[in-house]
Amino acid sequence: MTFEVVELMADGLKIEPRDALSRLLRDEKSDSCFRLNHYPPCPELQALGGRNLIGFGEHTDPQIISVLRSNNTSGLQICLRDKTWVSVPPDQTSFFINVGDALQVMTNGRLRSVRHRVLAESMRSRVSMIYFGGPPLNEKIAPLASLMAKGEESLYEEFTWWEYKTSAYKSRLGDYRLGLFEKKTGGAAGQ
Ligand SMILES: O=C(O)CCC(=O)C(=O)O
Ligand SMILES: [Fe+2]
Repeated sequence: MTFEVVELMADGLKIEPRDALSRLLRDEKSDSCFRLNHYPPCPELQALGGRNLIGFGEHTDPQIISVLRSNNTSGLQICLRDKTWVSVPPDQTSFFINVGDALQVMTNGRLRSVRHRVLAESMRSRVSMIYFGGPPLNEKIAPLASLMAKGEESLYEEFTWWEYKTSAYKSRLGDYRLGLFEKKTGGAAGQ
């Protein structure tokens, strides 16, 4: 299913060949992983009088794509450009698809890896499972030639997935990790 999603994205962006992204996830060396998160109910929240309690701190996912499925408990929020947080309605029958940092670079900023976080809930426990689709470690992460306009330059220095991953693990969860790889000239990719 994830492969089809990235192929449809490739179609939308007129990326050729259309498996330019999916082949990285299908590769037997693809650095993909699966995570199960459990957020127990937090009855102490009521005593905080409407204040937020963070279950999973704000961050962007580093890989190409994340596919999330949760139970029917809310908590997930995404950050809009104006820095306001918006709740993603929980739906145990849907998948929530997230663009990762690597896809932001491969699309030269056309798709953005959105910041997200999870707030604790007072009464119900939240369970989420996420497939993170990552490329092979030695793969060079750079804008795909087929979607670049004539004369368009990459907003990012070239790096391998291994280099990005190593750098991301050294940083803090909430850091803007792509910043280290943005070209300092030629306009800012920004957050
Ligand atoms: O548990 C969730 O809903 C989101 C977790 C998350 O963002 C992550 O594991 O990267
Ligand atoms: Fe995440």
